[in-house]
Amino acid sequence: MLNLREFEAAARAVLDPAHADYFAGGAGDELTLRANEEAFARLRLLPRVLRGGGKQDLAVTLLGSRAALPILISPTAFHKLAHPEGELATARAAAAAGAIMIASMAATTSVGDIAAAARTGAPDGAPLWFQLYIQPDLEFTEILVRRAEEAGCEALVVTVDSPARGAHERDRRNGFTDLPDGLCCENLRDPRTGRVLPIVMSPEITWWHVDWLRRTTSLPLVLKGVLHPEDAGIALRHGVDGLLLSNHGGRQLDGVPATVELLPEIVAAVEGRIPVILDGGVRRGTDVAKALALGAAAVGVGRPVLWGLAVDGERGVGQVLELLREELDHTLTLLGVGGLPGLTPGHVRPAPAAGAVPPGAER
Ligand SMILES: Cc1cc2nc3c(=O)[nH]c(=O)nc-3n(C[C@H](O)[C@H](O)[C@H](O)COP(=O)(O)O)c2cc1C
Ligand SMILES: CCCCCCC(=O)C(=O)O
Repeated sequence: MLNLREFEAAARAVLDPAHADYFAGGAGDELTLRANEEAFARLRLLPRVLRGGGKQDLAVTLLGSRAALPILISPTAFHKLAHPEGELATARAAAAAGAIMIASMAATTSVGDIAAAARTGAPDGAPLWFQLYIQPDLEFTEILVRRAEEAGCEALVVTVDSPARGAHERDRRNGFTDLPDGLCCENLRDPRTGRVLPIVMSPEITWWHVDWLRRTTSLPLVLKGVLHPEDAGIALRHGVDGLLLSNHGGRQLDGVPATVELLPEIVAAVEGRIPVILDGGVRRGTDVAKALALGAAAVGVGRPVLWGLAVDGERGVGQVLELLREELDHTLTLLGVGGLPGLTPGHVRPAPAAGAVPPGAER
């Protein structure tokens, strides 16, 4: 495979069509889903020349977690729909690549088992973060937090864009409402009863719950799904340690802007006090470079990891990460940048609007 697009096509060819649609789909008319990729395509890169440089160091430290590359695995549900080894294969590949994996609360493998697999991928330890939907049952939410802590997760990623589930018409059309027999969200097993609970996406969750979580754990808290710059400011006042700027890959409110369009405003709102990670539509090393140039500390990828997993399990995920790493390295060299800190907003320009005539070329 030469690029992530080829993985996307190959994944669709091997997946059950309803599962391929679950992975691919967005909410409503999928405007935001498409916008994420289109917005990257509308940005141009502007290289500098004759700057020297050498081998690129792509390592980053995010909230104390050391990673070999500024590309995280964003949390996605149900990896066992893509491959029988599911999240275990993803975790081994992430660890081998030195990438931070954010395990989904809706994983088909428990966070403890995912952490153990990550250790086999990198015996010195591989950074694992845990994604959480705050449940109205706070006692159960605390059980989830303790499980993540005991597994050795180094940060909690709290998804706040889901006061209700997005409307996924592809799933309704396909009648995809439940996991196949034998699969479940292992993290949702309730030790009080032994039952697996459903995930509740509740409109009653507020900033009070973020404060409660802040008091409940000493792990760094990253809010995922803040889109409004004023909410970024509020997050700072509530002691949040980082933001994952995300529109859930276009799967929640359709019609919201592409994440890379919002990035400059969100970066300005946090004034360098906390890192901003971006996900949504990252498909090329050039996309990673654009986001980093505009102030992101790192990016996340969701669907591409599922494509790699579907195509070839652990090896496929490893290849997806390696393609992005190689492309980013090559992009930095061609940009005349000697390392990640050398990327600046000056390396990015908006593409001219369709049909626009360059200044001075009017007749
Ligand atoms: C199939 C699928 C499942 C997802 N599951 C979760 C989840 O469990 N929790 C969460 O916070 N985000 C979830 N997301 C959103 C991703 O974390 C991420 O924001 C999005 O996929 C990024 O866009 P990309 O797929 O274009 O890279 C999911 C996305 C997809 C495609
Ligand atoms: C009822 C289970 C919901 C899992 C959430 C997965 C998710 O966020 C997605 O976008 O799909």
